[in-house]
Amino acid sequence: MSEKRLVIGSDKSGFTLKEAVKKHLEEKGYYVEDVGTLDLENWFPYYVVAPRVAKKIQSGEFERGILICGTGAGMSIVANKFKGIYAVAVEGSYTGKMAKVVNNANVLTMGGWVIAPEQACDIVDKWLESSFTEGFPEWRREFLNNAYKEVQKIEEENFK
Ligand SMILES: O=C(CO)[C@H](O)[C@H](O)COP(=O)(O)O
Repeated sequence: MSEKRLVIGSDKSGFTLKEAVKKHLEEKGYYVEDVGTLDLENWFPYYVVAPRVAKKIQSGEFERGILICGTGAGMSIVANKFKGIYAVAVEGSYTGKMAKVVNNANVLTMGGWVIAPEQACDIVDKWLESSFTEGFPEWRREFLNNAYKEVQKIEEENFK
């Protein structure tokens, strides 16, 4: 990854896991901007937090973001409503890596009800350490680059 900075957010069900992931990343030297929930007394639902992260990526302020709710699903659904956001809900390290290598995901979502902190930190590490198309032969790299462009065309048609 080119920059050691990212934006993170959670609702109340993702709060504890978000805190663990944030601490892990800060210990690794990342600048992590937290757009909430910042404390459990003043929580925000997933449909409020996901747009905050999506907009910070759309604006170019951050290249990547992490969103954590109870299951990872609601955050993914809402983030993917924003043009240029490719959010994948992930529960394992292999899928975390492949979300970047295959799909060029710029947002990773996870579930605080689903994943233990140690596993979540490993998922995040694998995703951050990976790059789009890495490790594949040329024919598949070409396929994936083309697939990404095709997805962008679908966005152009459907995001008015
Ligand atoms: O998993 C979720 C959305 O996909 C939410 O975390 C779940 O609906 C619970 O919401 P809250 O934390 O606000 O009680």
